[in-house]
Amino acid sequence: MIVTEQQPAPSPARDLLVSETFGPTFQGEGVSSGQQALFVRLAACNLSCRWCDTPFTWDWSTFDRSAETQHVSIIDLVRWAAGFETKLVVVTGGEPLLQRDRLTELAILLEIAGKRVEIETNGTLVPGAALAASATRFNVSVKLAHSGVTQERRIRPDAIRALADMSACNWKFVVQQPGDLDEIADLEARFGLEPIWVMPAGTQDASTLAVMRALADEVLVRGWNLTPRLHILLWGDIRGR
Ligand SMILES: Nc1nc2[nH]cc(C(=O)O)c2c(=O)[nH]1
Ligand code: SF4
Ligand SMILES: [Mg+2]
Repeated sequence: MIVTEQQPAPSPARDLLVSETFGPTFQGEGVSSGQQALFVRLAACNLSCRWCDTPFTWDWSTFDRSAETQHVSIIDLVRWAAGFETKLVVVTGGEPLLQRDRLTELAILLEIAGKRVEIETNGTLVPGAALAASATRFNVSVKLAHSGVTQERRIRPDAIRALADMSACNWKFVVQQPGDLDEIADLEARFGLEPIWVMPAGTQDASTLAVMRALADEVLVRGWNLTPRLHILLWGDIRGR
């Protein structure tokens, strides 16, 4: 573990603002899909995608913040994960990097406890040196125009470049229709993104399968990868899977 002056030593008593913890389940998306995983879903997000499937992590006009969130100490999260044989811990949100320093402490302590850590992020925030130096993998889901979020908010060149510099980083785009793929190609050319995963939008098994079928051939031609949302195919749009 590298502890720099900018990054204080882990203080496990400190809290993260958590939406939910669940698992073991399967990582449903991207490069590790199908692998057994535990999930820590952190609260709060800096975007507001119109099709967000986890608005209970951030949309306090619809959801009750005090009922939907809890402060959980880093050590309690590590103890919870250590209680399972499952090796992979996925930290998602919301946007986990809004709690960057404490997230860094959590990731480092989970790795010391023998876990592998993946962070699902929207690619708008820079991870920081200590997190970049850890073994954590970043599944970065930069949002496209159909999210309804302005380009200024969803495309942050400084954050994308910082993430693209890291080897343990992959790019996972939520796609609604084949016409969205050109937008990904533009980002690929501009920032040198690699590897790219295309994932269907949707929270129903039939609709995600239909989108994947419509995308598959063009994703192959472009040299990218395709991922289902395995948990949606298995269990539908329920929380905690
Ligand atoms: N099984 C399962 N896999 C997932 N991969 C990413 C998820 C997310 O909500 O970010 C997720 C999720 O919510 N469930
Ligand atoms: S970035 Fe993710 S959590 Fe945030 S609003 Fe968009 S889909 Fe929801
Ligand atoms: Mg989800």
